[in-house]
Amino acid sequence: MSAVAKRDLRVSLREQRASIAEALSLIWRAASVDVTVLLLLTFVAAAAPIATAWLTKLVIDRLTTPGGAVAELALGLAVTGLGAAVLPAMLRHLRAHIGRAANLAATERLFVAVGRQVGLRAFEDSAFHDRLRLAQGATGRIAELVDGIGNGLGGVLSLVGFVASLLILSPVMTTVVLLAALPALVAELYLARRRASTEWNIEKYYRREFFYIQLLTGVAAATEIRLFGIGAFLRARMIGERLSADAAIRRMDLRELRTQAGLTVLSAGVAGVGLWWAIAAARRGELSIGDVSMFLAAVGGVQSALGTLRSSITGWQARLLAFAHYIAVVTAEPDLPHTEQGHAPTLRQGIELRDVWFRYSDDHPWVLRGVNLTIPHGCAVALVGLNGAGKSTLVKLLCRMYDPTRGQILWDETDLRDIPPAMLRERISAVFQDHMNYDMTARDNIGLGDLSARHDQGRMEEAAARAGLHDTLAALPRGYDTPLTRIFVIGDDKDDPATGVVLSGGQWQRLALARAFVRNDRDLMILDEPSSGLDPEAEHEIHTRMREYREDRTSLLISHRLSAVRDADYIAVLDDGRITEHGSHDVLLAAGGSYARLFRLQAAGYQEAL
Ligand SMILES: Nc1ncnc2c1ncn2[C@@H]1O[C@H](COP(=O)(O)OP(=O)(O)OP(=O)(O)O)[C@@H](O)[C@H]1O
Repeated sequence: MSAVAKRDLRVSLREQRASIAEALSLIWRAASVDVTVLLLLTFVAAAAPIATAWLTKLVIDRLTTPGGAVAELALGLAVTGLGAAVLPAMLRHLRAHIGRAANLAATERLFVAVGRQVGLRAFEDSAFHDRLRLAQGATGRIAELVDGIGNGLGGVLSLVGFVASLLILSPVMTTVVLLAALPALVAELYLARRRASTEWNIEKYYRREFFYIQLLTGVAAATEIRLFGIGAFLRARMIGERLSADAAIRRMDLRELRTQAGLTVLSAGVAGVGLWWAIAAARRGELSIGDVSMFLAAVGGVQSALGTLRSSITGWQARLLAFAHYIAVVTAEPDLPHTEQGHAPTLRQGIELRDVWFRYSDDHPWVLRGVNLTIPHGCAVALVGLNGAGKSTLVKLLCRMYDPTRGQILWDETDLRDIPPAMLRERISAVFQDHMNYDMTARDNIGLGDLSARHDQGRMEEAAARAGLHDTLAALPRGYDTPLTRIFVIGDDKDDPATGVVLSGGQWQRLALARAFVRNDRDLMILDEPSSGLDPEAEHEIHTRMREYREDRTSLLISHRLSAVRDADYIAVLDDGRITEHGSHDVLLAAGGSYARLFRLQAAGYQEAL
């Protein structure tokens, strides 16, 4: 199992240290100048209250001494007061800015890492999705990490200043105040871990809630939800997921509330004892009134600095535990071992599946069981078989979305595993059974097949014409630049949302074909049910065009319409993961096997209708 799929929340000390180092270096790389300014201002901001406390003590002492001059002290107080008033806002602004810069850098890195998962396995793994959402959450909360650093540093500086001041007045009280903070620190660290663990455990509820939200708000399921009247049912499930998450959070909040209430009582007790001691000492003449004021300011300052420090450390710990998910994603091994060296040679002989066995995981049944199949260079091979026979799975293996569990696939003489996946895919064009309909312009929908063609109107039109869609696209309000969506408007059309149009199912299918055709110089064309949504006339027209297109090219065609595959050079029948029949259409018909039976069944259906 890849590191990214690890379901274990335990984060070792080493991982925590790695989290800290990674977070700090990320923040530094994103905004080094701002971080330097932030550190300087934090130092000044932390010194301001200590200076205020000392200046106040001196003012009081001089006021109680006949003839004491206080003018310059008052000026000093005005300056520190001004600093204390202005600096927090400046610090907030700087931290927010640094947080945004670091967030952007982290988000980019995260998505680069997601792209490094070259196959599909990670995307079918629920632990990967949980971790990914937590990682996204962690990048969104980098600003809080920056806040934590700023606050924590400020806390340390004012703690040092106030502890030094308090030590001058009473070493015993200093020890008591510091010791009283210890249980609070331990308790909060424990709570931070519990919170991180709760967040991990409830992630599954949020992910399911998000799924129901998308169902309830998206256009894809809207028709069925209304017709079947299942809106309330799905809504109840969505609310159920949220309630489960809320219940876990509430238990956590209550635990924190109890602990924090106890800690507040402890702090108040220590402050009360300190006050009692200071007043008694002043009565005995051991402390001046200025000393008492300084003492009170120092006790308050130490407690508040410790509180800030505690919450910064625990906040940091919680954020770092979440950040560990980010690190797990960005450092995860790719789901398929692969090389970045080498290239995919131009196909000369063909592609051969040699005793290929495949199952989606050890817990799943075998989908392919010893498949031997050759797609010779320049030939059109068709693959047919019943639902669930394994045809689309075989296509995914050819594109190296997965590796065979056993056996090998050879591109000429080279094992697919020895070819960099991106280079292999550069040589393939495909229409997938579950092709995408992108909520973008028509130009984008075709151009995503080959980005270099996006601004080459000639290539766009040629691909669309081959898919029988050029006239439709040319007649759209903005031609090829018309957004094929009414969900949102892309590009410059923000003020003119009326230009978005919605295509029909068959038109989308033609668009997917055009996207495949625009990659016209590839070595292998895969067509997995490319015409299932087309009307009979369109299907006939498209198949004629595809036949022309396939001429002398290497192609693999999958279709349940056997009339569409009859003139392939070679037809293979896949049944329960095995090739059970193969040969030309005439050979297979003459053999009288399952291909012949299915072909005659389909033909009879049409005959009966006549
Ligand atoms: N991602 C997956 N994880 C687990 N099992 C899968 C996955 N995709 C497909 N399967 C299973 O693999 C088997 C073959 O599916 P596949 O989609 O390859 O069949 P097919 O021949 O293309 O079927 P159809 O004609 O219905 O498109 C099915 O039993 C299916 O449930």
